[in-house]
Amino acid sequence: MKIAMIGLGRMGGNMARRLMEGGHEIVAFDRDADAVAKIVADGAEGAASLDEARGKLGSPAIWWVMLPAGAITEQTIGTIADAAQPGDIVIDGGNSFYKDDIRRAKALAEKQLHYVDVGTSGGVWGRERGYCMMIGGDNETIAHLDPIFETLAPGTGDIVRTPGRIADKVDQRAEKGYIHAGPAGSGHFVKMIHNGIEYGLMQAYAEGFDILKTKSSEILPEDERFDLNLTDIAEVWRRGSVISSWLLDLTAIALAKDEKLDQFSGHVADSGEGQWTIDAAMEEKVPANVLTASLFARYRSRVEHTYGDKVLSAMRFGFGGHVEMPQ
Ligand SMILES: O=C(CO)[C@H](O)[C@H](O)COP(=O)(O)O
Repeated sequence: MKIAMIGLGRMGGNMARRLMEGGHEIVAFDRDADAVAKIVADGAEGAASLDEARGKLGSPAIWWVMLPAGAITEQTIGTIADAAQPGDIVIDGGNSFYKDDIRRAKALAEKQLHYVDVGTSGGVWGRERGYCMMIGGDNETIAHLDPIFETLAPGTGDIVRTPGRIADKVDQRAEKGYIHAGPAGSGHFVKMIHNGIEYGLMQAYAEGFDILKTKSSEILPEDERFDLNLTDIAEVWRRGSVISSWLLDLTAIALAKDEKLDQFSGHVADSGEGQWTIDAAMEEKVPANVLTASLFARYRSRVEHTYGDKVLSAMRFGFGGHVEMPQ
């Protein structure tokens, strides 16, 4: 299929390249002309404007917007809506707030445009490993886009079928790494909760490693102090333990490089999903003790830094290439 990739940053650039490797054609647009030139060298067609991009696409055109959530995404989708033709499909693959999707889907439907929201997980590793996708939109449009999702997704790989799932009775797409969650907004809603959980898991590892590290502290009686090797502890937990996970793998990588994590200030940023998850919990009156505490721990990290904050930053750098603001 032919797809316009709008936004060629850490996510969009890699996704476009994975799509090309999977046999799709890419029309690439970014405000950064160098980013466009680089992907053109890799086989994409470049476009200097969204109007020019439309001229290089078939019908219906497929527009995949891969930009930071907020004003830039909003403005770009508005410009695409002006350049698009009836029947075109606009996909927001970033981390947008799901209520914005619901609003945009209605506004675009008035122009006979289809809107699809794709919560995309996989970070900077996705080009190689594939992207887990949580998709919202109408059935017909999602079915039309299936070859794109199939190429971006990790595929079944060597993960064995979950006991209890019966092959011909379940939606096979989930086992390939993508789901059609429901109508517009539902994809980003599921991704938002994924990120809320991510905060909680990360905080649990961060606090655990901080307690391990501080076991050598002089505030403890001398015969109760242990000088523990955190790098080896992370490593051993990766192998057969109950708490093995990709976030632990990323922690182990960071510790193996520098156990002191001097690269990180301990200031931990957030992109909004954690807060939105708590907002949803409040609206639904669902207790979310751990997720709330982990969000507040990030806020606290901006006024005083612990070693645990550095562990969080190390994981964010590992999965998303996020570089923290220096203090
Ligand atoms: O979606 C992601 C990972 O799943 C992104 O890397 C996101 O930026 C992580 O959230 P935050 O920036 O708030 O830590």
